[in-house]
Parts: sequence; structure tokens; C-alpha cells
Amino acid sequence: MSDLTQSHNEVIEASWKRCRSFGLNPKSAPAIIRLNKGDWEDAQGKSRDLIVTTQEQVLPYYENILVNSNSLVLLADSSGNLLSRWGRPGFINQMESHLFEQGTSWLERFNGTNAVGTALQTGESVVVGRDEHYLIANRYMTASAAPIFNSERELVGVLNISSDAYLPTSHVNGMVKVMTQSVENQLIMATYRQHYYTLVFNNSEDNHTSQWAGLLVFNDAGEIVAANRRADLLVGHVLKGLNIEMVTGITTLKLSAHPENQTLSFLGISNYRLFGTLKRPLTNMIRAPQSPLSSVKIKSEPKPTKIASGERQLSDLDLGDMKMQKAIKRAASVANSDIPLVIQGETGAGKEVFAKAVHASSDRADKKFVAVNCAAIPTELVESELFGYVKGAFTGANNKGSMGYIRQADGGTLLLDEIGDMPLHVQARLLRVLQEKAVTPLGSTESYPVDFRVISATHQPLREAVFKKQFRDDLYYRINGLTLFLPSLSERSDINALVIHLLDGLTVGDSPPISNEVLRLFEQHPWPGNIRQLVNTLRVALALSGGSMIHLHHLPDDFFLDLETPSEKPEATPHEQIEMTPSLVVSWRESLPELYSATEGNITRIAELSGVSRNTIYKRLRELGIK
Ligand SMILES: Nc1ncnc2c1ncn2[C@@H]1O[C@H](COP(=O)(O)OP(=O)(O)OP(=O)(O)O)[C@@H](O)[C@H]1O
Repeated sequence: MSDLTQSHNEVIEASWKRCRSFGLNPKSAPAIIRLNKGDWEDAQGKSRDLIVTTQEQVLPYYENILVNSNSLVLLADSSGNLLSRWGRPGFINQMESHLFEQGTSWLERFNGTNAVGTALQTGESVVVGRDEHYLIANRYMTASAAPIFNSERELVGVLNISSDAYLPTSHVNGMVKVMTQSVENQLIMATYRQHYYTLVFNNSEDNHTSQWAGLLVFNDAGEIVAANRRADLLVGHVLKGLNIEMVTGITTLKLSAHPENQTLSFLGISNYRLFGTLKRPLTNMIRAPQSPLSSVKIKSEPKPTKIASGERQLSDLDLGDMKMQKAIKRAASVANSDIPLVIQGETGAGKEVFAKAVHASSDRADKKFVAVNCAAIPTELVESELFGYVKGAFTGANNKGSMGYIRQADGGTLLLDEIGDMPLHVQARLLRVLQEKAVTPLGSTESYPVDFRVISATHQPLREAVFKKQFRDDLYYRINGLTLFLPSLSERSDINALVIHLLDGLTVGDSPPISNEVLRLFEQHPWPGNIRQLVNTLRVALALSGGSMIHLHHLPDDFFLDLETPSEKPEATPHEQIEMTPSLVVSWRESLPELYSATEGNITRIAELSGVSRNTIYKRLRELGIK
């Protein structure tokens, strides 16, 4: 028996011992302990950043790797309460489905030995096989879980994959660890990237920007203020609080002046050669904290660097496409006025990002930007969510009352996303707010003055909704000072520049190069999910390429499925374009080995993708010695 197995067994044995001491009986059903509504809302509020960040990190894996498996990804908070879940619950024992509902506790004391509860208890990642569950009722599944620590190294949650035992354990365990490290890195970056230097490093030049790289953050005095667990492991010290000069053997001044795109190598205290890349703060540095309290202050600042929430200015969105340039130019000319804007574009085309850039380019930039997705709020709650309510205004209302999104946006910008889905009675009320510049919360007689700029976003022409009497015409004229049209991704001529820009935002260090074949396919792709789909594709490609050059075989399967699906648009399909362009045919010949591996040797698919006959493909493969 290896040490590893032994220590695993020890972990399980210790957990069973705890379960016995809790008085659990293996034959009993798990106790379903769920938070009440108020506590659940508090728990959710406390973990909001964690939930959002995890969702961003988990979804690409789920959508592209786990989607065909019977598995569930679970996120629990540090008290063991289930916060979110993604995936297919088909494998869950019907009797147990309540256990997988949000707000339910997965602590060992209620649910026996289980990956979430045991990882929380030990602070370590753990795999719990079917029969290792303490309660017999749980022995139909296997699970892997890993704890998540925030930038202060406080345990903030646990990420878990449960499945029907047909997924290879080592694979799932590895995936959970990669996801957790990605979440932890994002939490560190969201807190510090704006004002601090970040150094991403590893023990070889090839892998220093991979998902598994060490990440540390230091201030302009050289003090390390945060580091991920991998960084500590690589250097062999707890890095927080140490000086970067001691760790790298390079002066802070020299380090901070190092070019961002050049690998640096250092020995420092680890005595192993390490390789890294440095990123300078995005904005002017906050001076080194003088007291422990000052770092708390920094933490409480808005966390702006996640890809979905950057402080991009309108000019940052100009990557060369003419339709985008037109929208940007028009928006910039009215950015400082309060002219209400309607942004129209397909889903995922970047309407929210555009609206944020308008806000960031306006003189309201230092005030709040509040986005409300009208389609995502249940109809009966839209009114209370927007206008707020006073304590006890309706059954189920939060007992503290709520300010509502409109008052939250006071002084700043309010984005009403998918405004076409707003119920008619709410439209009437919104119109009143816009006319009177004051809001009256539900259940209140008092009204509060508000001053905000309104931007609306929609994927369908609002005019049509007006004709169909689904949208009030008086509100339409009130919110529609100027309509801006965002092109869909497949129409854009600047896809290459956008890919580079997105990769830069998705990677901690230098972004990896991307093969010409991939870039060419990106230009051919119909991109029904627009930039959102491109971001997800790049995330998977980054994870699968491990930080080295992105090739076709790093792209997710559904990317190719979309390519095969004939486009509904009247323009030429990707196939036709390929066949009409001799230079592309040549490039397809050159990229045959990659295509062969990306399609797992499916000759019919390669023939379809390349527009060349199956016989020609066979011939070329034989020439290359592949078949
Ligand atoms: N210029 C950009 N730079 C970087 N990321 C972008 C850009 N535009 C869009 N994205 C990313 O693409 C995704 C979709 O963008 P966004 O939410 O703004 O689209 P949307 O049109 O509002 O979508 P929906 O209609 O579904 O609400 C987000 O992850 C966003 O961060």
C-alpha cells in the first residue's frame, strides 16, 4: 500500500470516527438541514464574489468537459451550505434530491463522511469513493472536493464534483483542483491586480504561465501581500509578509522595471531556478500599507479586474472593426450628457461591457454602475427589485427592507438589460420615476430623489415590441435618446485583435500564442453565442493547452459542431468560404495532423471541415505517414 493510499485511508477512517462520535448511524438517511430564507440570503450575499467567480471558472469546464457525464459540480460555503450547483442531477438517488438543493448543509455531522464535509473539516482536497461514504444512503456516488481559500488564505468554500462513479476518479480529482486553483487566482487578482505588481512563476520556462503556476502579489515597497498556495510550495516558504527581494534575489526597483513580456529567471531563497512574468499595476500604486488595517481598506475597494467587470473606456473597445468604431464614436460623443441610450445587439455581443465603458468614459465614472437583467428576475419581483420596498411590504420580503436597484444607481448609471422583458405595469412605474426623478419604494409613502443615467440593452428591436403593444410607446421615447447597434461577432473584422485582447484578460502572465489554423477557424465560425462563446472557448483552450501554444485539438467539441451546422445567415457558410479560397485549402492541408487529432481521426468530419474529398484526405494522411 502506498503512502498516498494510506494517508487517504487515514483521512476516511478519521472521518468515520468523527461520524460515530456525532452519533450517526450508517443506516440512517442524511439529515436535511436547510437555512431559513433570511439566513440563506445572508449566506448568499456573503459569498457573492465566490459564487460569481466560481461560475466563471466552472462553466467552461462544465459546458465543454462534463456536459456529457452524469455529474454535478457543487459549491458550498465555509459552513458547508450548498451555494450553487451546475450539471446533470440524473444520477442522484430520488430519495436524496433534497440534499442537493441550495442552502442545504453538507457538514459531516448531518451527512456523514462526504467529500464537501470532509474537505471542509480537513482543509485538504479529498476523494470519497462509493463505499467510503459513512451513510449507506450516499454510497451510490463518488465525489472529489477541494477547499477554496481567498486572497487572505481564509477558507471560504469548497468545490466538489459528484458523479455516478463512472467518471475516472483521478481525472475528476485533477479537474476539481485545477478549478479551485483558478478560482483562488481569480479571487487574488480581483483584489489586487488593479494596484499591485503580480508575478506568475513556475519551475520551468515552458510552464510558467500554466494554470498550475505560482502567483504572488507585491506592493511598490516590495512587500508580498498575497500569494497562492502553489507559490508557497514552489519557493518552500510562506510568502505573505516576506520581501520580494529576498524571495527572488532581485531588487524591487529592478523587478518593477522588468518588461512585462519578457520572462525573468531567479534563484532567491528557494535555491531552485524559477521562471516568471511580471505584470505592473493597472492603475497608480497605493503606497505600501503602514498598518495591518490599510490592507483591509484596499480589500474593501471595488474589485474591478475580472474579465466581466473591467473599467474599460469606450476607446479600449476599438479594436479596428468599423461597425464597432461607429457605435463607439457615437457613444463617446454623448458620454457626458444624460441622453438615454439603447444598445441593441445579439446575446453575448458585449452590450453590458459596452454600457460599462460608456459609464467609465462619462463624468459619472466615479459613481456606481448598476446592471439589472430584467429577463432574469421573476416577473412578480421585478417591481420590488427595481424600486425597493420597506420592511414588511409583502409576504416573503426581506425583513430589513431593500433599497432597490434604482436608488443604488443614484449618481451613477443604471443598465436595464433585456428591457423588452419588463412587465407592462413596471414600465408604467419606471416611466414615472424617469419623469419625476424620484422613486417611491413599495409599501412606502415617502419618495426619494434620484439622479442617474439610464442605458437600456435589448437583443430585439424595441420598436417591434411597441408595435405589438408589448412595450409602452411613451417609455420607448423616454429611454431611447440614441440607439447604438453592436455587430454580432461573426460580422466583426477584428476577431484576431479581440482574441488577443481576451486572452490577455484571461491569463495571469503572458498569454500563450495561438496557431494560425485556430485564428482562421475563428474567423470562419458563426459564433451564435458571440463574444461570450469566444471567451468560453478560449478558457477551455487555455486549460487544455496548459499555457503553451493553442492548437485545434485544444478547442472544445461544440466549437466544431457549430462549424458543421449550416449558418442561418444568407452569407456563404464556412464550408463555401473555405472552398472558394485556395490559400485556405492549402492551409487545411498543412493543418491536417491537427485536424486529425481534433476530430479523433473522423475522416468524414475532416472532409466536411476542409472541403476536400475523403479520398484526398486519406491520400494526404498516408503521405504524412499518419494512416
Ligand atoms: N470588448 C470586450 N472585451 C472583453 N470581454 C468582452 C468584451 N465584450 C464582451 N466581453 C465578454 O463577453 C461576455 C458577454 O458580454 P456581455 O455580457 O457584455 O454581452 P451582452 O450582449 O450584454 O449579453 P446578454 O445579451 O446575454 O446579456 C462577457 O463575458 C464579457 O466579459
